[in-house]
Amino acid sequence: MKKRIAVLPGDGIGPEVIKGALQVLDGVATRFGHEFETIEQVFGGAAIDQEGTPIPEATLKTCNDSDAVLLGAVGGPKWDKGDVRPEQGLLALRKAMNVYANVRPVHVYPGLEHLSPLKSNKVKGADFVFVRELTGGIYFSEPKERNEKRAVDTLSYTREEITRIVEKAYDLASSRRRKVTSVDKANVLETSKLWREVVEDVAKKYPNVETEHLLVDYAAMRTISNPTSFDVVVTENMFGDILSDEASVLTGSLGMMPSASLSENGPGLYEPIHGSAPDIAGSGKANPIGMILSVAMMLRHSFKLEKEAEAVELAVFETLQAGYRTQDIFGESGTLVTTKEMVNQIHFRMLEDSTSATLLEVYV
Ligand SMILES: NC(=O)C1=CN([C@@H]2O[C@H](COP(=O)(O)OP(=O)(O)OC[C@H]3O[C@@H](n4cnc5c(N)ncnc54)[C@H](O)[C@@H]3O)[C@@H](O)[C@H]2O)C=CC1
Ligand SMILES: CC(C)CC(=O)C(=O)O
Ligand SMILES: [Mg+2]
Repeated sequence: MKKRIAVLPGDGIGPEVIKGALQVLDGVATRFGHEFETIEQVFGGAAIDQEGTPIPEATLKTCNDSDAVLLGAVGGPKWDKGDVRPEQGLLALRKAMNVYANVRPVHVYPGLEHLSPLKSNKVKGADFVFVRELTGGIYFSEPKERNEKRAVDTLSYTREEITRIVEKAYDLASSRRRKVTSVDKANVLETSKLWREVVEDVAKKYPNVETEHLLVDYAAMRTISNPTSFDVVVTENMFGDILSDEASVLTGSLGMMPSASLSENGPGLYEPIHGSAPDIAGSGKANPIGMILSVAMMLRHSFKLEKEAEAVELAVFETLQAGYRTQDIFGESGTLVTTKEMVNQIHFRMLEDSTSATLLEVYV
C-alpha cells in the first residue's frame, strides 16, 4: 500500500519529535512492506522566517493533496511579539482541513503511575478519551479585535457544529465502555446551554450509552480526583484544550499524549498535544512518545492499518517496560535516555515480531 503523508516539523522540539516519528514509520514500512511517501513542508514560525506567513500556499496544498498530515508543534518566544504568530497558522490549517474532531486518548502506562503527583491508586487504569471540538468556539468566532482600551473575543457555536462533534463522541463511546461525559458551563454560557440541549437530543439515538453532564470547573477537579470514572469526554474547543493538558499529568508527562484531528472525508491531521517546548528544544530532552503514538493513530484512523498501529503501540509499551525513560518521565529508576536513544529503542522493537501483544491495552 502506498500512502502520501505531508510532514510539518514546525518549531522548537517539533522537528526533533518528527524525526523520531519518521524513523518509526520507516520501521513500519520495512516490517509490513508498505510504502509511505513523505513530503516535508515549512510551517509555523519557521515559515514566517522563510516566507513571511505561517502557512504558505504550497504547505496547505500539500496537506490537502495528501492522505494524512503529521505535525510536530509550532510557536516560540521569537515570534511572540510579531504581527503574525505561528499559532495562527495552526488554527488556519485545522480550519482549512475541516478537522473538527480532535481525539486525545489519555492512557496511563503501567510503571508510570507514580510520576503523577496524585495517588497512584487514583491514576492506575485511567484510560479515557477527549473528543474536543477543534474548528469552532472562542479561538475562531468573530468579532475578534483589540485596541488600546479594549479587547474582544467571541464564543459562538451553531447547532450543526455541536451535533457533529457530539455524534463522534457517541460513536466512539459505543465501541468502548459506553459512557459519554459532556463538559460545559451551562450555568452561565448560552453556547453551553445549546451544547447541553444538543447532547440530550443526540443521546436519544444511543440508548445503550450512558450520558453525564459536568460543569467544566468540576470536570477539571474530577480529571485528577477520579479519572477512572471517564470513558469518552466531549467538550468544546477551549475547555478541551485546557482539560487535556491537565489530564496529561495522569500519564506522567505532556510528552506522552498523541492526538488525531479528523474531518468527515478529508485527510486527518496527527500531532502530539504538547507545544514547541522552547525550554528544552535542542537539548535531547524531548519525549518523542506523544508524536510516535500520533503515527499509530494515523495508521489506524487514516489508513485502516490496525495491526501496524498496534505494533507501534506495542513497541512503545515494551520500551517503557524495559525501563527506558526520557528526562520528563524519569523517576527513581530506569535508564535515562535522550530523544534519539528513545526513538532507537522504539524503532528497534518496532522491527521485531513480538509475541507479547496481549499485554497491551489497545488505543482507540
Ligand atoms: N500544537 C501546537 O503546536 C502547540 C503550540 N504551543 C506553543 O508552544 C509554545 C510553548 O508553549 P508552552 O505553554 O510552554 O507549552 P509546551 O507544551 O510547549 O510546554 C509545556 C511544558 O511541557 C514540557 N514539554 C512539552 N512537550 C514535551 C515533550 N515532548 N517532552 C518533554 N517535555 C515536554 C515543556 O518542556 C514545558 O516545560 C508556545 O509558543 C505555544 O503557543 C502550545 C501548545 C500546542
Ligand atoms: C494554538 C493552540 C490552540 C494549540 C493548542 O494548545 C492545542 O491545540 O492544544
Ligand atoms: Mg493545547
